[in-house]
Amino acid sequence: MRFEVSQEFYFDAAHTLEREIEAAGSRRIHGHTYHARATVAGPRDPATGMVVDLGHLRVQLKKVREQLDHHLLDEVPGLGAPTMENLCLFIARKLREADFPVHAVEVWRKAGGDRCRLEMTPEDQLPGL
Ligand SMILES: Nc1nc2c(c(=O)[nH]1)N=C([C@H](O)[C@H](O)COP(=O)(O)OP(=O)(O)OP(=O)(O)O)CN2
Ligand SMILES: [Zn+2]
Repeated sequence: MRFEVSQEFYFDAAHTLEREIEAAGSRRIHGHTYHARATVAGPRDPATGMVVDLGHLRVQLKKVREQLDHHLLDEVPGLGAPTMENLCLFIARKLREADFPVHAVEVWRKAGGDRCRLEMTPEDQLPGL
């Protein structure tokens, strides 16, 4: 049996982005409110009744949030081009490094209806920069 438990957070951040379309506006520094959801998956520990205590996940996600909230994403070490795809990877890597059995990370922006979801297995390498 495999359970999935997840937690959400949000952050406000600025960025620039090199694109072929809508290039001028994306090249100017602008901001977004990003929402993120991290999902961990695995069996339930019969002793605790939990896959992972959400309290531990909350502590780790707070650390990740501190690296993103009110930052210029272009300058965040290890993020690369500040896309939602790279934000998913960044968050997933931080959870892996802290030994969480991360299964999926989603990042979305409500204003424009944009969303990205990264799903991974424990065997998947998470590419760095
Ligand atoms: N595959 C991806 N495509 C795009 C991404 C991305 O992360 N992954 N990101 C962007 C930019 O962030 C761009 O700034 C978004 O622009 P746009 O869709 O024009 O939305 P707004 O600037 O109007 O932003 P609001 O969310 O409405 O405030 C583009 N493509
Ligand atoms: Zn943008």
